[in-house]
Amino acid sequence: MEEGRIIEVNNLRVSFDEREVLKGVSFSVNQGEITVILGGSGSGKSTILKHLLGLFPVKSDIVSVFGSDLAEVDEDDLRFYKKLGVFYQNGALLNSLSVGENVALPLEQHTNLPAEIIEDMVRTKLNLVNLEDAFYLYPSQLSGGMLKRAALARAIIMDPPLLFCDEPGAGLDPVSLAGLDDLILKLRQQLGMTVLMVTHEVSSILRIADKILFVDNGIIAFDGSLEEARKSEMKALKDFFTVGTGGKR
Ligand SMILES: Nc1ncnc2c1ncn2[C@@H]1O[C@H](COP(=O)(O)OP(=O)(O)OP(=O)(O)O)[C@@H](O)[C@H]1O
Repeated sequence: MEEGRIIEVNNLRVSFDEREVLKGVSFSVNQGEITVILGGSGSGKSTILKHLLGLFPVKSDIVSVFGSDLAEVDEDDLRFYKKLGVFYQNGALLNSLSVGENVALPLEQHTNLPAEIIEDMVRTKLNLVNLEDAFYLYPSQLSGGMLKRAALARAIIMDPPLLFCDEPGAGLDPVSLAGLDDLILKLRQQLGMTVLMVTHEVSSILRIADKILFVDNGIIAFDGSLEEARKSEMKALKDFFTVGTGGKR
């Protein structure tokens, strides 16, 4: 594995009910970069993420994360999975727990840290996502944008060096969306996180993406920098940016 590469995917093929959804997907993700996976509905973006997270079995030599072949990683290998943060669009918090308790949950489940240390860590993360006053509030008392930020705090409570996001901004108004983008940029800058994100939000992509992977017809049809993606003449990709920006690329 080349230095600085956090993820390497080599010819990943996936079929569901004999329908081939991924027909040989290959790409890599570099340390400290924000990589966005783009593609039409049903093109297989979430399927790629799920295979990187070990939610489906993969054969040897196909997916490597932090230099480990995922086929060889035990599903209960906490030392490995602790390095992966996951932030889903429906990453709902538990309504019966306060925000502080929700964010503390992974620490309580996976560590033996004393309660005061856990509270300190939770407050630090709530601070980072600008929710320092929400510690005792319940999810039903938060706005959509605040809920997302609380879910983000929970996703990063174990300080994962790699964060997966599946449509994190879905359903947010443009101002809250921009706020979430700023936060993701801050996490990269302050914690050096590497981010792999699926999103349809062109405004977000223009603000935060370093690299674009465009999934089409079961393969990575485009792999390049944001600048290259914006200039690309590939019709499907061009349409994506043109429609998403109301005609201006
Ligand atoms: N567990 C599964 N069993 C059967 N089919 C599945 C399963 N997961 C995904 N699929 C199918 O695989 C294809 C890709 O799905 P996937 O969710 O990866 O697409 P996507 O690009 O993330 O779509 P969207 O943008 O709409 O969320 C779809 O046709 C979907 O129906």
